[in-house]
Amino acid sequence: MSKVKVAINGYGTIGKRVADAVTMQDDMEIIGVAKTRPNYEAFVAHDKGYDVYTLADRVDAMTSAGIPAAGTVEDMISKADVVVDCTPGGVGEKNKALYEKAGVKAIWQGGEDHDLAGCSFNAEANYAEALGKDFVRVVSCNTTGLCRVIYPLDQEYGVKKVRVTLMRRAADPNDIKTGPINAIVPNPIKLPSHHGPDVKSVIPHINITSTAVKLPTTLMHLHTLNIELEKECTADDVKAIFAKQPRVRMVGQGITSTAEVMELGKDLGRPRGDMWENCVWEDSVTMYEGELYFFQAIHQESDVIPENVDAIRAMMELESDGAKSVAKTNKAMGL
Ligand SMILES: NC(=O)C1=CN([C@@H]2O[C@H](COP(=O)(O)OP(=O)(O)OC[C@H]3O[C@@H](n4cnc5c(N)ncnc54)[C@H](O)[C@@H]3O)[C@@H](O)[C@H]2O)C=CC1
Ligand SMILES: O=C(OP(=O)(O)O)[C@H](O)COP(=O)(O)O
Repeated sequence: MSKVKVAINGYGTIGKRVADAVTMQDDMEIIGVAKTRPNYEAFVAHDKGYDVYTLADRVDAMTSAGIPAAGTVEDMISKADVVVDCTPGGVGEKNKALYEKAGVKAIWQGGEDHDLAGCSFNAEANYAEALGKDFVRVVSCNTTGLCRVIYPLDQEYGVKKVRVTLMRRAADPNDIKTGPINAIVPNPIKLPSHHGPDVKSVIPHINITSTAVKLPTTLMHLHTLNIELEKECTADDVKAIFAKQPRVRMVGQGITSTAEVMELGKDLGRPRGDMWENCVWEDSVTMYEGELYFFQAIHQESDVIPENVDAIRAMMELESDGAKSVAKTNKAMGL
C-alpha cells in the first residue's frame, strides 16, 4: 500500500516535530515542508532531506540563500493527501480557502478556533469522530493534556465537575521576544480561560472550568486539577487508571519540578529532549473529602505531536480503531 502523502505548512516548534514523527511511521510520509524564511530551521529541514517550499514571492530568496526551493506552498499542497497546518495561531485560518481550492484534507492546531475545522481532536477521547473528515483541529497542548486524564476518569468513574488551574510557560525556549521575564500574569483575566471550553469541544458533556496564569519559565506547563467523580474511588484506583494510559507517565523517583521532567526527556534519549506524555506526580494523587486532586506537567512543544499523527490516520481512514492507532504511533516514536 502506498504511503499517505503529508505536507507541513509552517515549520516551527510544532511543524518540525510533526514532520519527524510522520517520518517515523510506516504508513505515511512527508512530501514537503513550507518555510517563510531561509533561517537555521530551513537549513536543517533541507539537510534532513525534506523538500522545502515557500511563499510564492520568496522562492528566489530561498534559493539564493542556499536552500533550493522545491516550489510554492500551492505546489506543495497539490502533491499532498493531507496538510498539517502549523502556522502561528490565527494564520492557519487564512489558509483554509487554499486547502479547499486544492481539495486537500487539512489539520490545524490549537491556536485556531474550533469552528474553523468543526472537529476538535484528541486521540484517546474522540478518534472515531475524525474518521474520514476533511478538516480537523488538534486541540492545544494544555487541552490535550487535560483530555488525556479527564476522559479515562470519566469512562471509569464518571466526572461530575473539573476545576483546573493552569500555570503556563510564558514562551517556548527559542522565543526571545515573549515575556514576562519577572512577573506572574493572570491570562486571561476574564474567566474562564479557553482550556475548559476547549475540553468540551472534544468531550462535550464534561462540566469543567479553568483559570490560567503565565509564569516566567519556558520549559513546561503545570496543572493543578481538582475533580469531583460520580462514583467513589481511592487514590490508588486513580493511579491504576493513569498507569494504564498510553500517553500518561507517572513520575516520582526524585522528580520534583518541570526542570527534572525535562532532564528525564533528555536522559531517555528523546528527540530534542521531548516529553510526549503527560507527567503526573504519583505522590500528588490524593482524595480529600471525596474529591480528587493531582499535579501534572505538560511539555507544550511536544505533547500534541503523536496526536497529529493519529489525526492523519483517522482522517485518511488508515485505521478505524483509535487505540490501535495510538499504539502504532507510540511504538514508531518510541513512546
Ligand atoms: N508552541 C507551542 O507550545 C504549541 C503551539 N501550538 C499551536 O501550534 C501552532 C503553531 O505554533 P508554533 O509551532 O509554536 O509556532 P512557531 O511560530 O514556532 O512556528 C510557526 C511557523 O510557521 C511559519 N509561518 C508563518 N506564517 C506562515 C505562512 N503564511 N505560511 C507558512 N508558514 C508560515 C513561521 O515562519 C514559523 O516557522 C499554533 O496554532 C499554536 O497555537 C499547539 C501546541 C503547543
Ligand atoms: O497551546 C498552547 O498553550 P494553550 O493550551 O495555553 O493555548 C501552547 O503552549 C501555545 O501557547 P501560546 O499561545 O502561549 O504560545
